[in-house]
Amino acid sequence: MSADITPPKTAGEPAAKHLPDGELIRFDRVTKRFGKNTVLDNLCFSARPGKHVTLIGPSGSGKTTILRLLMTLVTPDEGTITIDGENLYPADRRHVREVRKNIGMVFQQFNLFPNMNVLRNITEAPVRVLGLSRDEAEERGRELLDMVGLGDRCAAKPTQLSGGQQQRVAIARALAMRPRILLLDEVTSALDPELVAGVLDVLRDIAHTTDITMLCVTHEMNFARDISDDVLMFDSGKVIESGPPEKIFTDPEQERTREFLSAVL
Ligand SMILES: Nc1ncnc2c1ncn2[C@@H]1O[C@H](COP(=O)(O)OP(=O)(O)OP(=O)(O)O)[C@@H](O)[C@H]1O
Repeated sequence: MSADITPPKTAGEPAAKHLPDGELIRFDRVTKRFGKNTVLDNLCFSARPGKHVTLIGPSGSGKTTILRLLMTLVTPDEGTITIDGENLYPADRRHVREVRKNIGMVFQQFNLFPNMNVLRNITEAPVRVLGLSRDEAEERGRELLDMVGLGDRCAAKPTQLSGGQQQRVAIARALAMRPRILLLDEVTSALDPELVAGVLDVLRDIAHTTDITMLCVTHEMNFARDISDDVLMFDSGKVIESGPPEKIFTDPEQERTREFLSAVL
């Protein structure tokens, strides 16, 4: 199993740099509150390199907050989050940018730059942040656009594309930064139903042909079944059950998981 919910034996001690069992992402007793609302409660889980972990659970159970913590968009109140053994929230914040470079995210809304064409949307960050030459970035950008089926739309502006096409550009843009970890937050929720399959096919392809580690929040249970190595079921800020998709989707142990799946499947 690539994700587990067992508290680490060394809780309280700083994480070792290169953990023997090769964990890439680790949440160690992480608590996050918004005011009096405890959104994540002493959360522990980990994911190994190259694995695909899907987070499921009712609305408001804290799934998106986990991705936002990894993006350093919000900060934990307690506990430690490490990427390949490196603390994502060290006292010295200068180091965080390096750790964060490992992580790309695709959001529900595509958030493309409306005034830039598709290729420029993809090349801007690699040039500015990774220091690639414009030519290198464009070559890689074209390859990625081919991969998401939009190799002929380099010059289009985002508004000239369908929502599904825009989301595929957003996926290519995240990959252009060569992240080791890809976070996917309900990436098909804002799409018209007929556009969902094209985006999920692209993600299936990435899951099956690359070694990128994925953490995915989705309500698309068939997709989750296809790509996941592990599924974590959340309720009220805790993982109440985890396991491979064939177990969680067909024979869950918890009544709450059964209830949730019968409502969404
Ligand atoms: N910035 C914020 N300020 C205050 N409360 C917040 C903030 N972000 C999230 N919350 C609250 O935290 C709780 C968990 O939200 P989160 O978005 O992580 O849940 P979720 O499981 O992803 O839900 P959904 O499936 O509906 O997206 C919710 O009660 C939400 O209202």
